[in-house]
Amino acid sequence: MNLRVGFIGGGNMAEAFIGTFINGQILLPSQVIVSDVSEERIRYLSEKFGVKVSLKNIDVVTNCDVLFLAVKPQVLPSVLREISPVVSPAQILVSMAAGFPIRKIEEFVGDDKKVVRIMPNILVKVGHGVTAYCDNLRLLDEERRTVKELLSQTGRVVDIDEKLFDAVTAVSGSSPAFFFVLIEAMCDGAVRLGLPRDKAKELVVETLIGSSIMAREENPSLLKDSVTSPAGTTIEGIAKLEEKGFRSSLIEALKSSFERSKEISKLIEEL
Ligand SMILES: NC(=O)C1=CN([C@@H]2O[C@H](COP(=O)(O)OP(=O)(O)OC[C@H]3O[C@@H](n4cnc5c(N)ncnc54)[C@H](O)[C@@H]3O)[C@@H](O)[C@H]2O)C=CC1
Ligand SMILES: O=C(O)[C@@H]1CCC=N1
Repeated sequence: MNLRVGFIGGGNMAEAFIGTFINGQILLPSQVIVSDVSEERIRYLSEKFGVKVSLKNIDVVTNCDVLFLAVKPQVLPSVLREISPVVSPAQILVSMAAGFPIRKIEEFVGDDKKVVRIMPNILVKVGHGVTAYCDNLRLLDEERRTVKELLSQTGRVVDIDEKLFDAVTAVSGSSPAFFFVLIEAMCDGAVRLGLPRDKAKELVVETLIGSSIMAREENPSLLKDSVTSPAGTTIEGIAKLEEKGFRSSLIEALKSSFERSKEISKLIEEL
């Protein structure tokens, strides 16, 4: 793609996006510039991907068409304050900060600027991410298409009303961590039953991948029924999951992540 792409913040998410863009040959290293306050991070990203790096956020802003804001929400206000004098109305700002509304970004940089809000997840690192998308309607159709095309190189892009972003943050932003905990716990369970850890991991992960592929097309309740033989082994496991509150734990976990996202939004609103 014929774009210059910048990242302010070179942490986990920036690395996930940059890796997919460079390794997938969507962008050349010379098309990407990253800034971070950590010298160690920018040295690492420069060595790993050959991208341009700087300790100065302004260098990124003045050298890109699409600017990803990839710092923590608590850091974003000071970054926006710093860059607002040099942000141009021609540039597209893409914020991935949890709980940080578009309107608040506009307060810092001006409502004439093109602002996109996304909620991706760490799975963009392997090209299987899912990214919720909304923008402030300042983008031309062609620009919107370009940003979505870029994002879709990292997985799916789903249009979501900004009102639902706190929910999305829980459902797909945070949830990879829940699945990683699930995998870890199932591996422990398998080791307890005598399986070597490497075999346990292979069996658990492949089962989860296959289950996800089936659930993409079919109703998960019916799929569960299809595994559950009368008086068989599966129903015993499911009964134990119910006894231990597995289902309600997951429902409550999503609610807690959602509430925290709302709490962050409230703190940001009060700035
Ligand atoms: N980690 C995840 O799975 C997801 C994170 N997000 C959002 O993405 C954003 C980034 O998250 P992570 O990459 O996980 O965080 P991170 O902590 O790994 O990366 C943030 C980077 O920003 C740098 N930084 C701090 N202050 C700075 C400043 N003033 N100027 C430039 N760089 C500065 C830090 O040194 C760090 O390398 C957050 O807003 C988070 O809400 C969204 C979806 C998923
Ligand atoms: O934990 C967090 O705040 C970020 C947002 C979604 C995933 N990680």
